[in-house]
Amino acid sequence: MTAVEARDVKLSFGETPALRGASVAVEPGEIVAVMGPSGSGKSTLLHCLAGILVPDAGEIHFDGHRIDTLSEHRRSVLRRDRFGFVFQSGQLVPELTAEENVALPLLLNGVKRAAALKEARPWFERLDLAGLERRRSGELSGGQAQRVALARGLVARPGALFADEPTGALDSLTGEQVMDLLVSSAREQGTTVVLVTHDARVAAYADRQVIVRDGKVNALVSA
Ligand SMILES: Nc1ncnc2c1ncn2[C@@H]1O[C@H](COP(=O)(O)OP(=O)(O)OP(=O)(O)O)[C@@H](O)[C@H]1O
Repeated sequence: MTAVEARDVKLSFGETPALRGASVAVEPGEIVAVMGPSGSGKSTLLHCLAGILVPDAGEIHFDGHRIDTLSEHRRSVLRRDRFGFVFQSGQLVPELTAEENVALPLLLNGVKRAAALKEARPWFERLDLAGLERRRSGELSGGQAQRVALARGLVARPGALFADEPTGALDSLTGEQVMDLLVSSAREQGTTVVLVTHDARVAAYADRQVIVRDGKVNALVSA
């Protein structure tokens, strides 16, 4: 059984076709990089796989279940309970401390504050962020903030982590450090990862790369 799968997915924004029959199947625990030119449909595919967008045609499956036919409410519960997300930058809640940001998915899942913070704390050691627990996002470097976002994406041990250009705002060395930590943490807990990037060095961290062109996944390259 695949962990995350799109079958012949089509989606248009008004007159603009973003996906024209995109199919991709990701195995449990696999790390797949989605590459391709600007505007080819990478983010749209990621949003469909993550149950954020609903395709006009085709199917999305997670863990053996079709998810594109679920109600908006059930998809949002699925996203909250089973998925983690990391975006390009600026996605931390600025009013919260770093440790509160990491704990957020647990708090949203109903874990009590003290227990959630206790689970959040080991991530600071693991991601080389020790000592920064009480800082707010404005007091973190780009690389630190992105590692906090990564911890937040993984803290609830999601079945799948969806990352859209997670290193896009970082210099290449910092980006590689974030990727190193993303890959090792995801492997440690067996999280399936779908990662959109246009950077070949970032994609090289994945087990497999797929290329989106003109709204189709039309090339497979072994990493
Ligand atoms: N919310 C939207 N409304 C209208 N058109 C959209 C929207 N989102 C994406 N599109 C269009 O759909 C197509 C695919 O966009 P998408 O963002 O998926 O591409 P991408 O490969 O992720 O691009 P990039 O690498 O530049 O981020 C593009 O033509 C884009 O302009």
